[in-house]
Amino acid sequence: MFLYRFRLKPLPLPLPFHKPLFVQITKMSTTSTAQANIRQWASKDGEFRRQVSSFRDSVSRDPNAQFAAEPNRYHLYISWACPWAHRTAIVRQLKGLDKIIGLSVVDFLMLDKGWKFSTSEETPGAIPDTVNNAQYIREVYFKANPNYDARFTVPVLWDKKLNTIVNNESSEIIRMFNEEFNDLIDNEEQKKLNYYPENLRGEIDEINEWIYDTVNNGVYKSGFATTQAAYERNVYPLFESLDRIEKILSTNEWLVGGVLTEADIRLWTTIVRFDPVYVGHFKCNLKTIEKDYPNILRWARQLYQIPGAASTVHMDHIKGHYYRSHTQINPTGVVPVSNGPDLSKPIIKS
Ligand SMILES: N[C@@H](CCC(=O)N[C@@H](CS)C(=O)NCC(=O)O)C(=O)O
Repeated sequence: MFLYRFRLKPLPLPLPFHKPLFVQITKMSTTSTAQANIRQWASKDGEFRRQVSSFRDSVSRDPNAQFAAEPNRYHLYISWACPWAHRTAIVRQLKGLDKIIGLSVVDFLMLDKGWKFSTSEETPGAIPDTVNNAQYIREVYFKANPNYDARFTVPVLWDKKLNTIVNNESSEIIRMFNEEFNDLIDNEEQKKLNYYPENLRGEIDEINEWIYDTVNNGVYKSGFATTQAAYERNVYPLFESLDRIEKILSTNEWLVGGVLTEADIRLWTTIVRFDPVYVGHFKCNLKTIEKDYPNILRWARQLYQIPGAASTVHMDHIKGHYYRSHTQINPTGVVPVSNGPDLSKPIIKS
């Protein structure tokens, strides 16, 4: 099937690639590259490689900036299931930005057309798209760039004024939320919260790097591997890193500088999913958080029990997504019963 769509010729410069130079009309298949491969995770060699995010602009506290921080100008699209989107949801919540940045939450089921919007009656916890009235997240991407031909991922930060995507990279969205909206936050405590303090930036960047590669993405590289070699290449380094983190947390309350930073937040969304999903579904089963990592467990409870954090954990979406969307890994769609360790339990310091 074919349809006619405005096809934008991108600038020769890589960024920001969504700003068109001129417009031409072309005939194109409804099955674009991204669409055809939407549920194929591993490359031909059996390795999963995460794509680089495309929209990389930034909201700024400078009132004259293209994307100036303004109340109710920006809208965040997330999935409660996704660990990357979860980072943005928790920082939005802890900084009190829920009052000035709107939220849409996709259905946890991600099938051939990608992330879909549902009503809260259809799927409790889902929040439809009242900004663009999209049925699928792909429509939001095409509205920002009709020529978009990459994966339709969450999170997405949308600008209601310029009608475009500002950014779809979680690590950058959380930095914007951390700093750029501070002038609009009334609550003094929340305004002061700083998860990327200047004096700890070097240490945070360093720990983020190996945790991203071997843990946050390590679980995916293990779970989406389609060869034994690719799986083993990734699963051992994952547990080496968890052992290293356990050691750090045996003498430190938080990962860096004795305070809660973005390094903790970025790791935490993976740890919350570890026992209930990654141990079984992604075959990351050398150890579990509950039985083998008492300090990581204590730390996970510590963050969960910060007011506002627990409201961002939706285990029905998390388990429902992985076990029912990845049908090549779990063809029956049966969802295991355990939610992992109870993070609301009192903290035991070992
Ligand atoms: N680098 C991105 C990754 C986001 C990402 O991969 N999100 C996944 C959900 S966990 C997604 O939307 N995948 C849909 C797809 O790849 O088609 C970020 O950190 O924001």
